[in-house]
Amino acid sequence: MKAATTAAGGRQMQRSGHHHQRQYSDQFLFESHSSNTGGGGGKWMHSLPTSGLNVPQQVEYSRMLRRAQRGVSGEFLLSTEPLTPPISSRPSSQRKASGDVSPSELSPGILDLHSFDTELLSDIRASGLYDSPTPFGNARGRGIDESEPSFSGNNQIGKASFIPENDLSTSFAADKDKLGSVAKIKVVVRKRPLNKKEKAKKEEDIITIDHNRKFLTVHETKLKVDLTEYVEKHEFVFDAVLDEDVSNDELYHETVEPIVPAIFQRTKATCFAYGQTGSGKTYTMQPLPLRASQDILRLMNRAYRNQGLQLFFSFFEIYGGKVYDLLSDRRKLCMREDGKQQVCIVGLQEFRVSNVETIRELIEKGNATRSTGTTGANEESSRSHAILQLAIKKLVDGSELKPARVIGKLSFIDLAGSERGADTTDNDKQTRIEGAEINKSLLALKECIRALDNDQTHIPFRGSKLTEVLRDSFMGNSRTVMISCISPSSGSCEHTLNTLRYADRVKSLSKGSNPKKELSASFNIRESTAAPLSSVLPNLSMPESSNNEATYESHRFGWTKQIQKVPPSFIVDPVPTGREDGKLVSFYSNHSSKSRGSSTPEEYDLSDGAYEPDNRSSRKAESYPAPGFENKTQRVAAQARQRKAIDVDNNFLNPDNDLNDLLKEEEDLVIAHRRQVEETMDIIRDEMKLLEEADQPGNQLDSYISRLNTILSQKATGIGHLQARLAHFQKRLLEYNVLVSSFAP
Ligand SMILES: Nc1ncnc2c1ncn2[C@@H]1O[C@H](COP(=O)(O)OP(=O)(O)OP(=O)(O)O)[C@@H](O)[C@H]1O
Repeated sequence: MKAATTAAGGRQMQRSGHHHQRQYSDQFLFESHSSNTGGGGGKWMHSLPTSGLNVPQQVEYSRMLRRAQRGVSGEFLLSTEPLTPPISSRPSSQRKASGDVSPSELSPGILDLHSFDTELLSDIRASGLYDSPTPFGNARGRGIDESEPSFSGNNQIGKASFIPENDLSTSFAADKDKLGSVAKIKVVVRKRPLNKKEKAKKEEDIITIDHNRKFLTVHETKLKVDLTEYVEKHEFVFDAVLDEDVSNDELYHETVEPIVPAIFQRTKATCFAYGQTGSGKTYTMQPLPLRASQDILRLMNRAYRNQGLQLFFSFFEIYGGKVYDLLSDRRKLCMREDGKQQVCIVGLQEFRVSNVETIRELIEKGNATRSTGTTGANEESSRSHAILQLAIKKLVDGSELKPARVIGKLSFIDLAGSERGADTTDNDKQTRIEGAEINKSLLALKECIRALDNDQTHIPFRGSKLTEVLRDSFMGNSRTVMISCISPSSGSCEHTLNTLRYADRVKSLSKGSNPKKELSASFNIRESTAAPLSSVLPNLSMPESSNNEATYESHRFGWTKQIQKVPPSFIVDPVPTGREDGKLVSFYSNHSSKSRGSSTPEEYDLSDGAYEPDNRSSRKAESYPAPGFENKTQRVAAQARQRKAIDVDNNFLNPDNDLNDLLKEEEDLVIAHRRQVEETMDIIRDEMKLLEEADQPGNQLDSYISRLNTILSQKATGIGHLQARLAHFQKRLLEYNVLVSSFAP
């Protein structure tokens, strides 16, 4: 047995079979607040009552019961899952005093990830939910006020003090309006401090963050062909960028706190952490559910008091493509999709909770059960995707006899760390298999994001269990917060760039939901630049008539690529202040005075300093002066020429990057292609099953067949897009080969 304790959490790890199980000291949940600057520090937890489990209402799925309740038709559940355990086998705390168990306690232990359209929300109303600057009043930083009537099983359900109809609708509309101002997808980046190992290896901190917490720069050290070092700057803009000194409390205020009220408004909210192994995902995610629970309970007990709401807690992990219940001794669960493409986790235990202490205990229990292992970058690496869900439900007609309906849900997903193949050479076979599985699911997630980004009709959510679960995070009335965790060390540069590009991609999904955000999202500079941000910023305010397509064009493989409209007219040294003394050599400054007059790729002098961004800039400045266009046609034509040259420039002038990009894209395309075909087969198989089921007298086979046809034609379109991109890719590869041959002696 191997055990290790980390500095941050006092977490202990034990090897058990092929996976470890985490154990957490009580401290870990407090510890994250020890650096709290937001008032109350770590006290808020200590003020909680120390009662034990508060009658957790364990509910399990019963297919029989569900079928009886909902009728068989339309169901597409293939489960042979265990039925609800006999009452006698359950702890006494779960039984009613009388010994009777109401049917509602046997509510389907099924996580219906899409059951949001079932509840009329006109009676869910919070007075002044958004009225105060903080929806949680002055209670932040304290425990739940126990003087408030707590929510329990037989409270005032059905006797809710409803507000008069007209008042209610106005208020609901206002709340909805305010909810609309919360970004649909928020992307926050968090940088962790250098750890001991990195310091010992004398690795440098290569991330700088702008004081306004929006801009982030990665300073990548690269080698020229003559082996001289230079620094390439990669600048990014996100909704928020949190530096290493930002506490978990501040992180909570920035990320989850704004979306908590949304889950009372029929919204699915998801917060997930993404990043390379050891970048701080678990550290970041662990404190959040508890803080959120506190706020949810407070809202339930105050703003939504007497509305008959209940809070349910579940916690499961996806390990090796399989789903395990972390609150039920890692019992294996099945995920099923019903006829309405609603994803359900069959047999998942849900606990009804009414105080933070219970939730804390459940979180600890789940975390201790989670699979962990050791990777090159993290001794105690999460080898699974952990999903913790807080669901708000409401009893139907105030009756305990009917299963409660989901009003809203908040999911926390701690994704397993991404690893490059090159990082896994030290790992044992099991760890490598885990790594491959993790990477596969993260790739599937990327494919979904790519598909959403391209507005494809079919989103390949079925690519992995993870994407099936995340499906509702991206669809319909949802709010998503992605926290990208990055390591600051020079040794992790490639990983960090990958994470940031991934985050940028997710960010672009929020386009349309908020025009302001769109602007900032489009503005990310993914490639190195010799121009300071300020020299590019004014371009963003150019009027629409200046032809947006000329500014942003679709990258050759679907990425939106920013093109600078007006070439920077001056050269800056991209090496950050204070770095000149170190081993980072200012490459650009050596060449800043050079300028070439060539305007076509053929004329580029590739013999000397061919990778110099400054030369590029000055060349562009000479070739395509921004002012002086006589009319719109000329301007557009010139911009198109400029775009073409810059694109060629970007693509050609850094062959190493280009080759890597091309190879990555090729790999992605091939995998995507194969997956498309597999998915088509899956869909056809599913549909055939449906057809078999439907092939009963009286059923309408025609509608099934027409649905099948629609899906097939959507698939054909998807594959058509892929082929077009593949052709484009091949053209690029040809161009690249031409460039490579020009280097040949
Ligand atoms: N912001 C931070 N401040 C201080 N320490 C941190 C921070 N983020 C992470 N750490 C520390 O870095 C180590 C790795 O963090 P963590 O386990 O959260 O990484 P991870 O991304 O979840 O890794 P994996 O994907 O392998 O599970 C831990 O010891 C953690 O305490």
